[in-house]
Amino acid sequence: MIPSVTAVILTNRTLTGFVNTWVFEPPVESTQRPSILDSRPVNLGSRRWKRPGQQRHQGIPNAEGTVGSEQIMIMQQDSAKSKTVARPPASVRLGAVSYLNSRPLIQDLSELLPGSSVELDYPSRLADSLADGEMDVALIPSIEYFRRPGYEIISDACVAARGEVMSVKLYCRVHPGKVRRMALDEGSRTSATLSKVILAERYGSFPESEPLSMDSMTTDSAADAVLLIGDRAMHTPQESFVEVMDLGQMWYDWTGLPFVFAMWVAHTSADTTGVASALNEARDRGLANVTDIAKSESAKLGIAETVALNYLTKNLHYRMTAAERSGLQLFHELASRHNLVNQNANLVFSDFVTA
Ligand SMILES: C=C(O[C@@H]1C=C(C(=O)O)C=C[C@H]1O)C(=O)O
Repeated sequence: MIPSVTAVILTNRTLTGFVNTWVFEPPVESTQRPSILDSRPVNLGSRRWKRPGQQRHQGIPNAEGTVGSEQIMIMQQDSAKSKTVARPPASVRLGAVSYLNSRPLIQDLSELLPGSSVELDYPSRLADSLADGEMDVALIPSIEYFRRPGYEIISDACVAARGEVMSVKLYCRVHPGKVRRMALDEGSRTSATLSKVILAERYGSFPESEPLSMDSMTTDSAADAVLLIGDRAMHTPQESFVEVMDLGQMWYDWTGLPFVFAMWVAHTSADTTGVASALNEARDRGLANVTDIAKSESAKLGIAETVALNYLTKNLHYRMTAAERSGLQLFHELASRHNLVNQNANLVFSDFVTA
């Protein structure tokens, strides 16, 4: 049953609305507040990314039973349910990203959700496992939320950036406007889509793409541009490039909004009672313990401890506020424009407290 709608927090779906509706203070030093309104998008004409055999997405019906993409809604469980003490189901199958960036989100999770399992994997595999029903809750690439109906975001814990992200890079061997072939990290779904959106919107490029396997480096591909995400994108590459684009920075400079790379998602039909509070608690404990995480994980990854600490505390943000939601919604709009995602999808949040 679709729970009752308690608040509609955003009704303006124009780009102007997205940028103007939410105001936040970015932690990144910036002399000029950029805005998508200032940008000069390339005239796309009739050119758009095409997804072969695209199915029209039915979207998630709102409380009135209609489908649309105009609103972000906060959904609430029915009052009888919300009065009961949130006790997690006996066993929940969780999946989280195996990169450094998700460590603060999974602190003490097995203690917080006794009897549950937490599997670590690449983001794209987590998306497939959740879709196939092999997991109940997973930290999936944000774009995957919009590719399937019947999902809800169950926690405001997420992986987001408000400027430079450091671990999502498009290595260009030619000027971005001349990229004809692009190799995409097979672990990625969101950044793969973001690369296409940015190349199309900002540079008028619509390259063909090829997969880059998860154990490959840039030197393993001869493509004009190579996308790497996660831990391996944090290392200095072996070769020099015409341009190395940090996609978090690029997005922020362009839109003035944060970018959400991953979030905790479950099937609306799944029993996730109590899981959201455990996920939020895990995130809070992880952030309180971030110095220790940076120390132990940096040694494993072969990066400096200060780099890891800065990455976890300055580059990344772990809470989905209204600004992150606006960034997410705008990303959905732009990806839809290029047929990279289902067009009619609402953002549905379960009843977690919103920042
Ligand atoms: C910031 C990152 O975010 C990741 C990027 C993802 C993607 O591109 O699909 C998915 C999950 C996130 O963990 C990263 O891995 O470097």
